[in-house]
Amino acid sequence: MSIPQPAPLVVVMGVSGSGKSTVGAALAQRLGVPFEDGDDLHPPANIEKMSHGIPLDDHDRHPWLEAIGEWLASHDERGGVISSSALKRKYRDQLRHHAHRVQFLHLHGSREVIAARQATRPGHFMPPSLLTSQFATLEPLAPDEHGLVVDVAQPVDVIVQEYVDRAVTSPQPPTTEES
Ligand SMILES: Nc1ncnc2c1ncn2[C@@H]1O[C@H](COP(=O)(O)OP(=O)(O)OP(=O)(O)O)[C@@H](O)[C@H]1O
Ligand SMILES: O=C(O)[C@H](O)[C@@H](O)[C@H](O)[C@H](O)CO
Repeated sequence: MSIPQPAPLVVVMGVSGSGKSTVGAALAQRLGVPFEDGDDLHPPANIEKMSHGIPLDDHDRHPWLEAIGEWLASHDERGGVISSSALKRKYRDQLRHHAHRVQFLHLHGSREVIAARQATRPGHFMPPSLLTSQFATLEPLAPDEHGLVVDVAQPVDVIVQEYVDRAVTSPQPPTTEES
C-alpha cells in the first residue's frame, strides 16, 4: 500500500512574462488546490516602481517574499500553487523558511519567446524593458533545490502534464530535460 502524499505546494517561478499566472492557475485547477497570483501580494510601492520601468531590488522584494511565504505557510497542509518570480536563490531560501517542503516549477524560456508573449499583453504594469534585468537577476534552480524546470515553448496543458508526470512531492533535487 502506498503512503499518502500531502497535496502539492508549488511556487511557479520565472522571469516576467514566462507564464507564471497562466500556468499556475491551470496547474492549481488540475491539482485541485487553491491558486494565488503572487503579483497581487506586492506592496503598492513595488507596482508603482515597476510601472515606471525601475527594477525591484532586494529591499523591495523582501516584504513581498514574506507575504508569499506566509501564504505558503497557511497552505502547507492543504496544498496550493502560487506564482512568484523567485529569481534568486536567496529569495527561494526565504520562501523555504516559511514552508520547507515547497517545490519550485521554473518556467524556462528564451528571451525571444518570452518577449513575444509580453508583447501580446499590452496594459500589464510590467514594461517589456524590464525583461533584461529579469534575466540578469535570474539564478536557476541549484542541484539541491526541490523543483523542476520546464520549457515554456509548449502549450499550457502540455506544461501542466509535464509537471504531473515528473513532479515528486518529497524533496528531490531539480531535474531538467533541457539539452
Ligand atoms: N505556454 C504558453 N503558450 C502560449 N502563450 C502563453 C503560455 N503561457 C503564457 N502565455 C501567454 O503569455 C503571456 C504572459 O503570461 P503570464 O501573464 O501568465 O506570465 P507571468 O509570468 O505571470 O507574467 P508576469 O510575472 O509579468 O505577470 C500571456 O499573454 C499569456 O496568455
Ligand atoms: O521580482 C520581480 O522583479 C517582480 O516580482 C516581477 O517579476 C513581477 O512581479 C512580475 O513578474 C510581474 O511582471
